[in-house]
Amino acid sequence: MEHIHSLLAVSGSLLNASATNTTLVSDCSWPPLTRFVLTNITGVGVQCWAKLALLGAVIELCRRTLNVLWRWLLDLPWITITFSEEDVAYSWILCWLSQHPSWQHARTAQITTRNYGLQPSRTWCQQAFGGDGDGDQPTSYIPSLYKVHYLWYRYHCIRVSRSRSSESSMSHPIETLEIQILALSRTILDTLLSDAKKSYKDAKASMVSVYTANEYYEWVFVAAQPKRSLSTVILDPGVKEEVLSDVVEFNRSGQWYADRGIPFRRGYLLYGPPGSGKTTLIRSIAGELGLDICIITLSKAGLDDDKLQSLISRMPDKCIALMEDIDVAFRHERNQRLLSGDTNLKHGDLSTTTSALSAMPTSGVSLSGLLNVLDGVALQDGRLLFATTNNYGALDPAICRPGRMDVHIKFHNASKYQAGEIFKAFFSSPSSASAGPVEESGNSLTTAGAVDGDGLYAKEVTPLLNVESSPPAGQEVKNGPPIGITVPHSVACELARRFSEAIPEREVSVAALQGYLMAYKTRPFDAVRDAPAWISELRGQKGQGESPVEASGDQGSPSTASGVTPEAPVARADQ
Ligand SMILES: Nc1ncnc2c1ncn2[C@@H]1O[C@H](COP(=O)(O)OP(=O)(O)OP(=O)(O)O)[C@@H](O)[C@H]1O
Repeated sequence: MEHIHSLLAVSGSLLNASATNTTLVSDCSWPPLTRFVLTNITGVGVQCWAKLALLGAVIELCRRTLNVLWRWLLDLPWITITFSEEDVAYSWILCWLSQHPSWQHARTAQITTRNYGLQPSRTWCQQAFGGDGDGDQPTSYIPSLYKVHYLWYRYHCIRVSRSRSSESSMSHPIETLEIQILALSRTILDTLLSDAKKSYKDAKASMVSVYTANEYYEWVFVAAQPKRSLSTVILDPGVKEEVLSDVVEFNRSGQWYADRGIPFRRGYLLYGPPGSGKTTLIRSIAGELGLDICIITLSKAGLDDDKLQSLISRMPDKCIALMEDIDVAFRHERNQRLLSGDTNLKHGDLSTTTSALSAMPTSGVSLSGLLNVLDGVALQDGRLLFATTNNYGALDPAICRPGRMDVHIKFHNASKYQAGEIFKAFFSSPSSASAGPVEESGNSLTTAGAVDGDGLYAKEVTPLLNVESSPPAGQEVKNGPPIGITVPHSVACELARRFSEAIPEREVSVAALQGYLMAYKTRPFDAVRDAPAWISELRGQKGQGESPVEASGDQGSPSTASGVTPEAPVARADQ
């Protein structure tokens, strides 16, 4: 309308000018050349131009109005809704779309290996192609970019279009998905949304989503990992149960914290040698509580205090914040303070020389920046924060104090108990806890090796072998030999006892035991027989009497300031 007004104003002034034309031109005070120009530009020609311009403007106005009206009429029966990639609802709808059967007939679609939290078997293409099952990347179909797709949903036509904003130096391109439903009532939209949410939740029921920060310091989904049952985490009796009950209790204490004005957040510090199960425990607690995991890498290039604060404050809901190897980011800072004779640092040794300091990677995050984060300044209420370290002694006491790291959990190399339990986890068949029928299995339980070896097991364990061995429950033997075998519970217990006798207390990590047993997946007897030789080999590698695995790293005694007892595997810093 503004255009039309200005056009009318211009043409009006031109017409006025032409009305006064005679007066202007006949004014003899003008020089001859000026009078000539005035005569030509204010003559009848201008009037015609003005009329033409007016007509053109009116026609353009009508055309545009009709166009808008037509589009409005076309869009009238469509309910339109837009999803942005930055929102979790985007994953719901893409997950739902990837399961829609219409893709079986689609002639244009995009294939993605990103599963949007789906279990691979849930996508129709996997069903159609017989699933992968061989470790291939799961794939699913989603709408192609910049194409319009039509599909049917509960007797309604749905129009789907996916687009991506252009990339700028400040932000990365963001995808949006527009869904239009041909319907008069909005009810169908609500149904669609709840269906999409439900299918996403169902698909995710057995998965833990993992998020990390991208180069723009935004949280991005990187993987959906299958939940790991807490029963598969082998720790000394009572440890994992105690941690889980602490987390559960915290989750329902919101009001208690609010009443006392205490920041509603809780920090857990898991420390101990590599491969002792720290990350594994966090992952299974996340699965147990239906939480996702946001991994914060403090040594990430470009990360500084502000970006860390902003990342922490924008963590997705229902997420555990996980800071792995929390000591690494500050090793440089700490060593410099030690070299400069800072007496506040009481525990831990200087881990490098002055010359090596300059070569160490530095973090843009300062200790005070991290302490602010741990204090919960930017943390949303109810946030669980887990940190892990192999080098407890290297941590600044300020990090470990109650209110920042409330619970300290010490991990060790494997005990004899853990060695026995991991053996059972590999080979025990829960279904055959009671003895099964007397029958020699196809792969002979690899008893040939055991019996033919040195005859040790032939005498002592053979009576236990009057039972059938089988692949682990639920594991189908498709092609070739089984991936692993299980033996009846009673046999497994006896072998586990012998295995644990061969494993020295606290010398080998659980991860190392797992690696050893992996090589004997189908040979439990050989695993027991060869264990002493394996241990001496490891000892030989590191020198007689020395730990065969990496030094535990927690040589520094735990901070007395935090009140942590070194012997207690789980210690609350706030007690
Ligand atoms: N206590 C345990 N129970 C069951 N599995 C374990 C245990 N400890 C280690 N593992 C196995 O060892 C592997 C490594 O474990 P994990 O990553 O949890 O160790 P970590 O203590 O976090 O090591 P790091 O300090 O190097 O990160 C995993 O595959 C896990 O299955």
